[in-house]
Amino acid sequence: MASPYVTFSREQWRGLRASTPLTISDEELACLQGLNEKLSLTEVADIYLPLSRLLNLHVGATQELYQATHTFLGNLEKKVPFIIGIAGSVAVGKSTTARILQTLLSRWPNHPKVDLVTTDGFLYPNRILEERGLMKRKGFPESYNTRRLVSFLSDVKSGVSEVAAPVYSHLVYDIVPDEWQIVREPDILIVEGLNVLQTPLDENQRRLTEVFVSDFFDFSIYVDAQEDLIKKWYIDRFKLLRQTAFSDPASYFKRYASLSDTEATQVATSIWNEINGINLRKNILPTRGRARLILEKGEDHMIQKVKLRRL
Ligand SMILES: Nc1ncnc2c1ncn2[C@@H]1O[C@H](COP(=O)(O)OP(=O)(O)O)[C@@H](O)[C@H]1O
Ligand SMILES: CC(C)(COP(=O)(O)O)[C@@H](O)C(=O)NCCC(=O)O
Repeated sequence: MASPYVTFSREQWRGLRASTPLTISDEELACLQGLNEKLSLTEVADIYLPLSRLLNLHVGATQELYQATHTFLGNLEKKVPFIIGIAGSVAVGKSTTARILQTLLSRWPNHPKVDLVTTDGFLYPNRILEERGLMKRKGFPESYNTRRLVSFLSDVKSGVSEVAAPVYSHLVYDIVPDEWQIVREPDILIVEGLNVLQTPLDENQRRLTEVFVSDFFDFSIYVDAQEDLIKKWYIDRFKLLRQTAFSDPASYFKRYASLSDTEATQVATSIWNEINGINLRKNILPTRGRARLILEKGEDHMIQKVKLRRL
């Protein structure tokens, strides 16, 4: 079967930077560096700037299509947000990618307001996960309230002026009761989470929802890497969290703060082997081919290939 994707090597993709009219100031670079001190600025210039241009062209074309439709219909409905989904394994770099794109996309004059929502807010609270025996299945399709996520996206895409998303705390390891992220008519909404390209089934093997999360996307990105690299990034992040989040007295994982390097590697390896690795192979990787664009990472999170689906 012929591939529906056009593949760009790193060099070819970098070459497309020439068609990106915006450059990036030192101040903005410093702001991006604040998102992730390990992020290479060459990577921003070579990979993420051309990507922001591609997305800008897509948003512009969609805005024009709206305009044309409304001229045809003779009414003036307000425009609705352009929605971008970002999928991929735990620890592959979805949140970092999402935050880079949020910053870069907000610099374009025709779409300055870019909001970001992560799907962890749509996990069931621990109370329900415990009842259902799913505490070791966080991130698996059945751990999410997918109907609620679909209804949230449906409201955003219908132009509802204020839509509330529930909030998850990695520190407390649970949904925060009575805390909401309010999405107020952004130009672009980025929805990031490992489940965003999934098409879950109910216990009778029927579609769980009439429409899927990805039906609301105008564009989708899958962040990809070999599992051995992702596993390493997961373990590295876990070790780093000992000095940061885990040492907070409010942390659900405060017992991990005092682990030695060897112990931390063992704990993170077993969480990977028992939860995140299984989820990647069973539920996440099979959705890769549904993405419009695939970012393929190698060592040190450097993008090696970009695959763009022909329309
Ligand atoms: N582009 C990047 N360059 C360098 N490090 C990165 C990059 N993207 C992610 N990382 C690092 O990899 C780890 C996982 O990234 P994160 O964005 O938290 O992943 P996810 O949201 O997929 O779980 C973090 O330690 C992060 O600092
Ligand atoms: C919260 C997550 C399920 C990811 O959520 P997402 O925003 O991708 O929906 C994941 O980061 C997680 O906590 N997994 C549980 C196993 C672990 O501690 O790695």
